[in-house]
Amino acid sequence: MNAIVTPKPSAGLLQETTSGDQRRPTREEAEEAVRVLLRWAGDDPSREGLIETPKRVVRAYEDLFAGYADDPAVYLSRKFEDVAGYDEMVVVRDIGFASHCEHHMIPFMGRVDIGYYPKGGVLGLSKLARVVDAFARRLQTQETMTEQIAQAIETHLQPSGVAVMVEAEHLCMSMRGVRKQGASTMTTSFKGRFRDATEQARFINLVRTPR
Ligand SMILES: Nc1nc2c(ncn2[C@@H]2O[C@H](COP(=O)(O)OP(=O)(O)OP(=O)(O)O)[C@@H](O)[C@H]2O)c(=O)[nH]1
Ligand SMILES: [Zn+2]
Repeated sequence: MNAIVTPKPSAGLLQETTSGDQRRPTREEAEEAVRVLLRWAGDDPSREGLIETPKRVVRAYEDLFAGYADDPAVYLSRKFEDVAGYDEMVVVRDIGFASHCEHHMIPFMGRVDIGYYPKGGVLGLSKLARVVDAFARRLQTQETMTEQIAQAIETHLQPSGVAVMVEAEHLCMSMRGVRKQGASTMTTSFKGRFRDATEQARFINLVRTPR
């Protein structure tokens, strides 16, 4: 039976591997695959409007799936310790993201709220958003992405607690299939101090506070 191997964040699916089947395709092969899909969709890849499309799609994939080559540990490795001993909850909310569901390769997008209790220093605020992007720019399920963000922060920053809440709309549910527009999916991951229900309530209260 074939094992399903989930790549480590730092490993990067895009590196060449020793297995012939898993070698990274060339750019030309990737462009040819797009031409096949264009024909599958019922169009003619040689018509003027589509002639450059395979090149554009392949370039777009380099951008949309850049997360495979991104290592979240890098963003979480630097703490600022000169913060007068601040060890209360830090929350960054409404971090916008766009990802692609691994089932249909169709976008899902929404917002991530992250809270953590610092221990021995705080993180540069932008780094939380960079961690979100590193995981979002891969093929994902919302549950996996939520858990990966929380685990990366827990492992590399080692705070006393971390909370991650994701709310997203999946276009594979609204544009096709069951076609339910506006349905949103919520997922959460609570670690350390946030396993406590009172702490979860404090986090959710802060996240929900009107601006
Ligand atoms: N749990 C989870 N499911 C997801 C996510 N993104 C898409 N899905 C679901 O993945 C499922 C795939 O189901 P399948 O029955 O294998 O595929 P399908 O026939 O295309 O399913 P439909 O979408 O119902 O038409 C669907 O129910 C999707 O809604 C996600 O992030 N998390
Ligand atoms: Zn999907």
